[in-house]
Amino acid sequence: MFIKDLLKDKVILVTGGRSGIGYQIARSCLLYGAVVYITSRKEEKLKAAAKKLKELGPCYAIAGDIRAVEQVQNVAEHIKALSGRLDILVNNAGGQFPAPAQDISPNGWNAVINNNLNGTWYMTQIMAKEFFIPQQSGSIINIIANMFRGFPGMVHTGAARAGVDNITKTLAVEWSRFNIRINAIAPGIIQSTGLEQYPPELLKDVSDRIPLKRLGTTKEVADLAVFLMSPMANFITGETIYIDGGQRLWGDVFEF
Ligand SMILES: CCCCCCCCC/C=C/C(=O)SCCNC(=O)CCNC(=O)[C@H](O)C(C)(C)COP(=O)(O)OP(=O)(O)OC[C@H]1O[C@@H](n2cnc3c(N)ncnc32)[C@H](O)[C@@H]1OP(=O)(O)O
Ligand SMILES: NC(=O)C1=CN([C@@H]2O[C@H](COP(=O)(O)OP(=O)(O)OC[C@H]3O[C@@H](n4cnc5c(N)ncnc54)[C@H](OP(=O)(O)O)[C@@H]3O)[C@@H](O)[C@H]2O)C=CC1
Repeated sequence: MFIKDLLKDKVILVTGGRSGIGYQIARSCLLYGAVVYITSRKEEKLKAAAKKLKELGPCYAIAGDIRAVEQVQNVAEHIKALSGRLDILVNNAGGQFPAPAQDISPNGWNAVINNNLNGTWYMTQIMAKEFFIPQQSGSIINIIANMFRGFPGMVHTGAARAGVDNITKTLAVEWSRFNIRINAIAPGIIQSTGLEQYPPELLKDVSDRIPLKRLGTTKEVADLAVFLMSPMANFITGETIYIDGGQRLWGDVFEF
């Protein structure tokens, strides 16, 4: 799709890189010549993913929970020791559960805000302080979600992702002085491992309610991520790109 050496020798960290969209982004980065680090909580599964990805190029697994500051710091230390630099951070780790707003417990709310807003923030600030600001260069891509018309059925993640959307705009301005670009990708419904978390009845006939009449693929999201991190997007910052087959604009997707 793109030229072979597009990301040659770039050092890239993909959070949640052991599965689904994150795995595909890691895979694409390797195919375009990058050195890739993946991180996630479940160490065995993470190591297994890295072993498979290593067939394509240099890939390292560092286990950690993005919600724990000291574990994020540990990821940074490992990258520093092994590569000495980081060029690109993909904040992909995240997730939530469907629930009517009135039923979400304080713990449930906090779990989702911690995962998607706080975890992304810790990762972003620590990697910027450890690498991007001293290097005076860096690129950050936040994978959020389609919350263009709110997120009925998942109010907690809608709020968290809107927070990350706003962080994206703010840092694009504040950190432009450090030559850091930051953008977000807002996927609609993507055929990936993440969908296994949802009861099939919630996803029944969902394609009919998307203008392009299908779900997206992890490859389509990865291609967009590669574009945004590449020099082709050097003048793009503070932007959120929706990749949703038009779902944000039309159709009642969620029963609630
Ligand atoms: C309508 C739209 C359709 C739409 C269908 C299509 C939508 C597609 C768009 C999006 C797709 C994706 O994002 S796909 C990606 C999906 N991937 C993931 O979600 C993986 C990561 N997710 C997670 O790790 C978890 O879901 C998450 C809750 C965030 C973090 O888990 P934790 O281990 O921290 O949480 P726990 O300690 O287990 O629980 C903390 C609290 O959360 C509550 N909790 C946890 N899971 C719960 C659940 N399934 N239902 C109720 N409550 C739950 C618990 O009861 C606890 O509250 P108390 O009981 O009060 O203590
Ligand atoms: N698939 C879809 O339709 C959509 C997905 N998204 C978002 O895209 C991203 C990827 O989703 P997808 O690949 O589908 O789902 P997956 O569930 O396959 O991926 C989520 C990944 O994030 C990791 N992760 C979750 N929480 C943490 C944490 N606290 N610390 C570190 N790693 C964590 C998981 O690994 P581990 O369990 O080992 O920690 C896993 O690898 C998520 O943020 C998701 O919410 C957004 C819109 C639509």
